[in-house]
Amino acid sequence: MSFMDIQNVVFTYPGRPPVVDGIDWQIEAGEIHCLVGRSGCGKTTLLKLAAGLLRPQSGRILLRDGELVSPGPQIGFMFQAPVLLEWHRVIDNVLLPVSLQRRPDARDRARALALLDTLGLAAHAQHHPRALSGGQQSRVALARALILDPALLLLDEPFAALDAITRSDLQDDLLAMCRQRGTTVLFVTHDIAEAVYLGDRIAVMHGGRIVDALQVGLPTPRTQTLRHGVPFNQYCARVHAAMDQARHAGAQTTTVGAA
Ligand SMILES: Nc1ncnc2c1ncn2[C@@H]1O[C@H](COP(=O)(O)OP(=O)(O)OP(=O)(O)O)[C@@H](O)[C@H]1O
Repeated sequence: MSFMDIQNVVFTYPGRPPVVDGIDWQIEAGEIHCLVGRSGCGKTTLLKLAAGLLRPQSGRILLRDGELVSPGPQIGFMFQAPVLLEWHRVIDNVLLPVSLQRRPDARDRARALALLDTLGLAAHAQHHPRALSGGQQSRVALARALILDPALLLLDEPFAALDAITRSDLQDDLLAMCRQRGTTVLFVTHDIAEAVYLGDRIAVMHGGRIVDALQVGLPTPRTQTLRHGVPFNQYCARVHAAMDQARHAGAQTTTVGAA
């Protein structure tokens, strides 16, 4: 059984046509899947469905135990803006998911510090978020998403607001931490190169449907030099072409093809 099994899911906001229009998708444990598509095609809505924050009108989303997905400590989130609590120190922001359940103890604090250390932020643990750069704040948000060691991490364009160099550093941090922990990831992005760099598999979404899918056969662990190679650019061109084709075809295709 797959880690996550999305079965023929349809979701409609009131008074609108379906925003997610019959999606089937499976994610195996420990894989990183990227969802790419133009603005408004339904990516965030699908991510919220995968988190159990929205319920589909039809179809269902199962986790590996066969249970319907629901929000809980097994799922971590990270959004486009880091959304840190300004009045809390960095370490307390990282510990927030623990604090929502119980009072953090010494082990929790040690864990939070270890995460901050891995992300190069140990020296900032006692600072407030306003003293940190945008990239550092995003790292705090990543540490917070990982503090409960979630089996599934859902990320909605978490690095979109960062400059290119900081973004590529954070992509490497994310890959290293998720590979080490075996975290399964669903990552939403507009950025095709980001999807190719991070993804084991990419789903191209258009008009509420998955119109193409490809397996990314680049070597792991990924290194930034891959970006200059021919295979990397071929994958990017393939995703570009799928997005263009969907736009021109008006998303008539519902078939999911594998590379
Ligand atoms: N709460 C809501 N109520 C009504 N319509 C909504 C709501 N949230 C999103 N929509 C609509 O659903 C469609 C898909 O939105 P969604 O946020 O899932 O797209 P997206 O692909 O993530 O877009 P972006 O890349 O711009 O974030 C859009 O047309 C949007 O206007």
